Amino acid sequence: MIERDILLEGRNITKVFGLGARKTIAVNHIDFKFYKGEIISIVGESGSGKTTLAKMILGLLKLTEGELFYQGKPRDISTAKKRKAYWKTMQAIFQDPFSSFNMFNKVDDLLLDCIHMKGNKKLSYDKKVAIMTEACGFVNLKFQELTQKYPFELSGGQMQRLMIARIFILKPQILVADEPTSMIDACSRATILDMLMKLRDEIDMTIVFITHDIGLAYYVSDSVYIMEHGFLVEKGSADDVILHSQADYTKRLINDVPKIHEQWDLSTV
Ligand SMILES: Nc1ncnc2c1ncn2[C@@H]1O[C@H](COP(=O)(O)OP(=O)(O)OP(=O)(O)O)[C@@H](O)[C@H]1O
Repeated sequence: MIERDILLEGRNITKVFGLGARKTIAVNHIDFKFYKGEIISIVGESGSGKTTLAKMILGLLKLTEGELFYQGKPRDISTAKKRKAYWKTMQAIFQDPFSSFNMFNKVDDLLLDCIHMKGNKKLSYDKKVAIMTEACGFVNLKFQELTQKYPFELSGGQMQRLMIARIFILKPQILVADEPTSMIDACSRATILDMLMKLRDEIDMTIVFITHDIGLAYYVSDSVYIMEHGFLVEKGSADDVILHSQADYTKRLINDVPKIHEQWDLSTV
């Protein structure tokens, strides 16, 4: 087996909201190791603590307890400068692609922003167009058809693709994707997931994929973490967790996946 570097490690990660009777332990003493270039799914039902964990990873929420290590060192986001440096290495995509964009910026500006964030502001406009065209091509969009359009003139699926084109330009170390395909049909969903996997192969990015869909997690992940009421109830390789589950909760999530073929199995009739 190839030895991989640990990119992000969490020890005893805990988040408590509220006090007294209103206290919620959203994430309860969780340990994890995310490796470079790995796709990790965090799976659980609504309210299990997935988004809270993602927000702590992104540095958007303070930890109540525990410590995060980034590239082998304690993660330090104690000053605005350090936070900015950390955020430069990561990107997030959320459920609703329309909420992630400024609707008054044209598609060109959304992509140009990424080129500038990468420190390429001084490139000629032709070179910038070449980068934007390549990024759109990666997600099967035609830059020439999108140029000068506003986000609200695009379909939901085109917006999801545009988000991935932006990540193609930004090339972050970590991508946190919180149910990124919830708004699209099954066919486009498979395409988007395939693009994310291709992007991982291309730039060796670590992807943390947040989902309630264990079938999807099996399709995309190297490792799977199962959360229930803030606890981590099972973790391991996708095959181990899903094909040889130990926790009752994981077994229940798997049993809840609709099995279309069962409806048509007439052999037992
Ligand atoms: N800002 C907050 N203040 C108080 N409680 C919160 C806050 N954010 C989340 N919670 C609580 O923490 C628990 C975990 O919420 P979280 O959003 O992390 O779950 P989730 O697994 O992402 O759910 P979903 O799949 O519905 O997005 C829930 O009980 C939720 O009500």
